[in-house]
Amino acid sequence: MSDAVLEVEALSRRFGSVVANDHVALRVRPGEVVGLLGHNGAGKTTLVSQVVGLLRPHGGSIRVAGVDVIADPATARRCVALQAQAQAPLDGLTPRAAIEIAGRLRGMSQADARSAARALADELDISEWFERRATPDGGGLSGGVRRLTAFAMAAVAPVPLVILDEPTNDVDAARRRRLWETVRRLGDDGAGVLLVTHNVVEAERVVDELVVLDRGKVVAAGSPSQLRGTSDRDLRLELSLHPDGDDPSAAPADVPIPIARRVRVGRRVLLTLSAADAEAAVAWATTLRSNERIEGYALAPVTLEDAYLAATADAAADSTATREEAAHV
Ligand SMILES: Nc1ncnc2c1ncn2[C@@H]1O[C@H](COP(=O)(O)OP(=O)(O)OP(=O)(O)O)[C@@H](O)[C@H]1O
Repeated sequence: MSDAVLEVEALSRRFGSVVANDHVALRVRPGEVVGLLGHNGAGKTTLVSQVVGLLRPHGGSIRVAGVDVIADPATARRCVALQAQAQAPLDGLTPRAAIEIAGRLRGMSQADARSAARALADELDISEWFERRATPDGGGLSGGVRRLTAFAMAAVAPVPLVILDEPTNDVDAARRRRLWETVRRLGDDGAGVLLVTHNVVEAERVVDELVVLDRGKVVAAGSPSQLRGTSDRDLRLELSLHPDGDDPSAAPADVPIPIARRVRVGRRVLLTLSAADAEAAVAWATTLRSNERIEGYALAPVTLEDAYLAATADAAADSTATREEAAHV
């Protein structure tokens, strides 16, 4: 029998003619942080809603800690802590009260809930607002502090599976870093974590595995290094185009170096090349800039973002034209 805390197989869900999840498979084991990445509308929240029993699948299966979610949603839900994408309703509560109540609802003693809430407030650096009440007009607590409080509510008690849907929305850079460290700690303490995010660059630091969704389908899955899929010696040349400017790399014959992968995202063009060609690449990009064909350029090691954008661009290309023309704008 599988030891996974979450096992999703062939999961399918439609909304009218929109196929929001199309035979999705993924697995989260204890101690593992799995990132679920995808553009807006890729089907991430639809998947989460089915895992927590808020939406009934049209096909496939979901098991949480071995329990069939479709047959027994109430039992399955007790094994999951969810931080939803929408802001948690905190009106009238202080962060302390909200986090303690979440712990008590999960069976913690008053004393344990209190000390766990205190420890999380310190860990996330929100102690300053710990005793401040959220007001119904959205006042009292900022959006970021509300988001961090909701995260602490999901993280306060040990559960087999923690699901975080865009936990860093509205959170400042310093506290985002703290939040990611806490996500990693939850995994290291033994929980399985499913982390839904758009933030590929930050997620790369904490996830063990990644699943990329595009238009309801899994288009890539694996560890960050498997997904990067390029040699450590590969580099990324990023060209910043002028507004409405031509893309000088659009025709391969115009590019003086071999390009392993080319992805366009709006006014950014990401070219993957060998480190051996770095000098020639910089010379070419410098000329392009001098001739005002591009606004600027940067040369850096390949990151997971390149692989993510390539995977989603590939999926777009499959349904439109050739890969060379794939462009997310
Ligand atoms: N209740 C609904 N009724 C109709 N269509 C829906 C509903 N919920 C989701 N969809 C559609 O299903 C698709 C997947 O939406 P979903 O919210 O799961 O994407 P997402 O990856 O979570 O996006 P985001 O990153 O913007 O939150 C989209 O095309 C969306 O418009």
